[in-house]
Amino acid sequence: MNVGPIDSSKTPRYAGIATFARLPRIEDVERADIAVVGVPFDTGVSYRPGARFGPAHVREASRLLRPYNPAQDISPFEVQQVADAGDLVANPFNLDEAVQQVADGARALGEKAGRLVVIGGDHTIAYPLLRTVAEKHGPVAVLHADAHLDTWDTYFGAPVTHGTPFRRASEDGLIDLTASAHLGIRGPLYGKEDLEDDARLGFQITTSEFIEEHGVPAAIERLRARLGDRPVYISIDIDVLDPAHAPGTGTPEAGGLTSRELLRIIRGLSDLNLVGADVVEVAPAYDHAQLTAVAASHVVYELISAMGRKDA
Ligand SMILES: N=C(N)NCCCC(=O)O
Ligand SMILES: [Zn+2]
Ligand SMILES: [Zn+2]
Repeated sequence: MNVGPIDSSKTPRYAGIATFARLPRIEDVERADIAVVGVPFDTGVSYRPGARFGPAHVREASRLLRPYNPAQDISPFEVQQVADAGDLVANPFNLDEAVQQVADGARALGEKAGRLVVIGGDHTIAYPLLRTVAEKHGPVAVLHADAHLDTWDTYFGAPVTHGTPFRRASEDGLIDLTASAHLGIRGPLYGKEDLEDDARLGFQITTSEFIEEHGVPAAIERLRARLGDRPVYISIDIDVLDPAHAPGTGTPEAGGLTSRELLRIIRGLSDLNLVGADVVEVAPAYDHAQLTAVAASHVVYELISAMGRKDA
């Protein structure tokens, strides 16, 4: 029998220390199929700081989640053991060391839990996370939901930043160049060559405008055709959502997805082989009324539900 969340009809959901969705801590269960883990780190940002406070903010907003997900007809915490593994330590004063710590921490946690769902933190952390995923599965198909390409080369000469994780991952052979995709891309770039570089680095783009033009089912179909039956890693930058849905983030861009669209797209991929995921770039200082954190907590819940469905 899997240990589920604290029953909110017996203990008020606003009581007690916040774990994700009021789930048990990993220390309190014998084994875990999925570990939810935070990476409070934002040394890689190019604009507004504060995503280091993302994990705590998302956990706090996740108190309202309930155990049955009707949209996927699943009780995600019943069919699999999900536990909160707390936060990985990442040195805020040394980016290279932080990247190493995230890789080491994720690798060690991966021995205890089959799959990780990581709450960021800025998008830099996707790079070490992909490293550990590729060690296990080989080059993975990456579904990257974001307003931004994050395949840029350097900022101020620095190669490891939140605008560059997927370029580094591609160069290191961590991703399947024939099966990776961006979702929700929009907004100004530095130049047209950004798109040429991006294609060379292995990504197909489904823009935010594509969804407006052709609808969610067409977007799901396009993504499924690209990702195929390979191991899929999903990296979701919360700024893929329109700032109206997710104001609490570091580099907001107008014209984004609604939370409804993003949740539906995740549901449409639930039978794929999802090997891990992250939800990053929640910066609470710019949030209002937990809007961004509620959206992020539902995205995490939908990802965990999708992972449970494949197993079920
Ligand atoms: N990964 C995020 N959220 N943003 C990247 C933006 C990089 C830039 O300032 O051009
Ligand atoms: Zn972004
Ligand atoms: Zn990003």
